[in-house]
Amino acid sequence: MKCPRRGLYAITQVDGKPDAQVLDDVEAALKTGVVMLQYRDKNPVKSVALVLGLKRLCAEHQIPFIVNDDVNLAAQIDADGVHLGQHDVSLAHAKAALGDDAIIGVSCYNSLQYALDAEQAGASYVAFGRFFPSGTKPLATPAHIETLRLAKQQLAVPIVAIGGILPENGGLLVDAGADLLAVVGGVFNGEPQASVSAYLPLFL
Ligand SMILES: Cc1ncc(COP(=O)(O)OP(=O)(O)O)c(N)n1
Ligand SMILES: Cc1ncsc1CCOP(=O)(O)O
Ligand SMILES: [Mg+2]
Repeated sequence: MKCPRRGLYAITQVDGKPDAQVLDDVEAALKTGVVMLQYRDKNPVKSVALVLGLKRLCAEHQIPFIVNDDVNLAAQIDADGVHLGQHDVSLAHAKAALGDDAIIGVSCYNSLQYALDAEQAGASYVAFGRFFPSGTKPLATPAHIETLRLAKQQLAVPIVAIGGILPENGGLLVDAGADLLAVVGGVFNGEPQASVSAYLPLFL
């Protein structure tokens, strides 16, 4: 599956929630207009039933299903791709494990050079952020909107922005060059269907 060029990239909020609630919330988000989903779960013990349920929902909505951090899990369940951060395996390793068609996203924080290197190495998308304070990841590295502007001029791959993004502040990032907005709390802290609806005008 190809990486979408534009839209809302939802990331799961799993902590302490029953699998059924995560699945219901994700289903509500997907049917409203998410273009890609990432399974992000920092608990080392993963629910395979949940992961397979999320994969099935993505297949039903014909959107890519991306696994955060864990290339082995992504390979095991035949996910569409993986998202790699600074502390995860290399892009070359992920490509070898998942194949050339896999979507591989790379965190670049506030570094244009990371993004140029990742694109050169075959990344499917690059992600910058956090742009605004994030309750999900309070210690995330801050990034500047100017980095997005420079990235837009110098990169061909889709550019993702992440971190504290709400319908009210996301427009600034889209105007600066973000193609995809990656969101956890803004979608899943409240009622996902209404929340997703509020982001959609940013991509018109
Ligand atoms: C789309 C997207 N962008 C950035 C991140 C952050 O990845 P990373 O820096 O590896 O941090 P963790 O998410 O693993 O805590 C992401 N997951 N997705
Ligand atoms: C994983 C991650 N990396 C930088 S900020 C962040 C969390 C994004 O979540 P939220 O949309 O709730 O700020
Ligand atoms: Mg990571």
